[in-house]
Amino acid sequence: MTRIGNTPLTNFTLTDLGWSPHFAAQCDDDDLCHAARVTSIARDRVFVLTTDGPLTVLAPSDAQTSHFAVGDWVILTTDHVSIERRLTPHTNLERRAAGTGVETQLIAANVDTLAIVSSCNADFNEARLERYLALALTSGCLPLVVLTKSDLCDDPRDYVRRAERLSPLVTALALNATAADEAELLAPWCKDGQTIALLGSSGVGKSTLSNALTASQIETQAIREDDAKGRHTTTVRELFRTRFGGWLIDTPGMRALRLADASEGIEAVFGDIEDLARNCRFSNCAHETEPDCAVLNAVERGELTPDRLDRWRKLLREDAHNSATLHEAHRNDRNFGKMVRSAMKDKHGRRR
Ligand SMILES: Nc1nc2c(ncn2[C@@H]2O[C@H](COP(=O)(O)OP(=O)(O)OP(=O)(O)O)[C@@H](O)[C@H]2O)c(=O)[nH]1
Ligand SMILES: [Zn+2]
Repeated sequence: MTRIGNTPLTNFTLTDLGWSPHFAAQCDDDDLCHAARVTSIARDRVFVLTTDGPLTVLAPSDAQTSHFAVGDWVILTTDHVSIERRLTPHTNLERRAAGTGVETQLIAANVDTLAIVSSCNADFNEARLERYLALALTSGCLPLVVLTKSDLCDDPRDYVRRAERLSPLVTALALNATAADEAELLAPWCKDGQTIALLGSSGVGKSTLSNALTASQIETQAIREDDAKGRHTTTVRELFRTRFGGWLIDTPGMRALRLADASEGIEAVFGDIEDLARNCRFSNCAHETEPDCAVLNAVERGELTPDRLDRWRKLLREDAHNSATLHEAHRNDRNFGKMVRSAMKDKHGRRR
């Protein structure tokens, strides 16, 4: 029997697969038996899961497989040979592709929670976390910071505090990913048709977490290759069934994340500075040398660190540069305010 994780691929309902009224609203009743969720993408084929099990299908003749993302919902042709159309995702994780072009690269679609994975060691980097947080918030995903290797560190709570200080929207957890019971702290975010994606640098423990949550050792080895140093490394994105009834997307380690069109996310992550800026004397204050600048005053009073101000400026500059060439790019249909409210609610609801 084909399996994803430790779950036999039979008897999934559309709801098990993550279907929701958002997708139903884009379909006729006739479409329902042709709906499928994308689990993996190859150069010339797309792997999907239907209520009847897994299938390998082709992209439509006028599209490439790169137009689809892992986690996407699609409608198949009636013969189930190829994809007829992509349903508009409810969240869309994308980044600016490497190089100087304006293209964006799809990372994953229909992700409810973006687990930003870092470690309680030198990998922990505020600027990088803020960048990933801006991506999560711009994409409409709930951000969760997962700090692995807590067992190798004297004071993991200090890392949690530093992560949560970055934004009131952040929930952070420190854990030892190699201990199954600790990895299971992520269970609330990957049950009942929910989808979580793991994003972070190479070696932070994404695959370790993924294995613990899906028990999919065999599947994982199949998509791994040895790198030059003989380590195993994840090379493709794939959607796995978790042991808790939801879905998990493991992604290859990211070296650099270039944001695109992320001003909403940056604004949300740096809400403290945006709030201060509203009290500057000049509405177009650049917070450089202006008199009565509320931002510079906060730095002077020690309420805002100069480092955080610099990081905010740098991200804004980068986003302005990237977005100038992207202004015609398609903006996904997201309800930003609703996501921010649900992030706060989720955070307060789960805090123990
Ligand atoms: N002690 C300890 N070791 C960990 C922890 N998390 C991961 N490791 C170890 O760190 C190494 C890298 O973990 P992986 O899960 O392969 O990292 P990854 O993020 O999937 O890396 P890529 O696939 O390259 O993106 C492995 O040897 C893990 O056993 C942890 O919380 N504690
Ligand atoms: Zn100012």
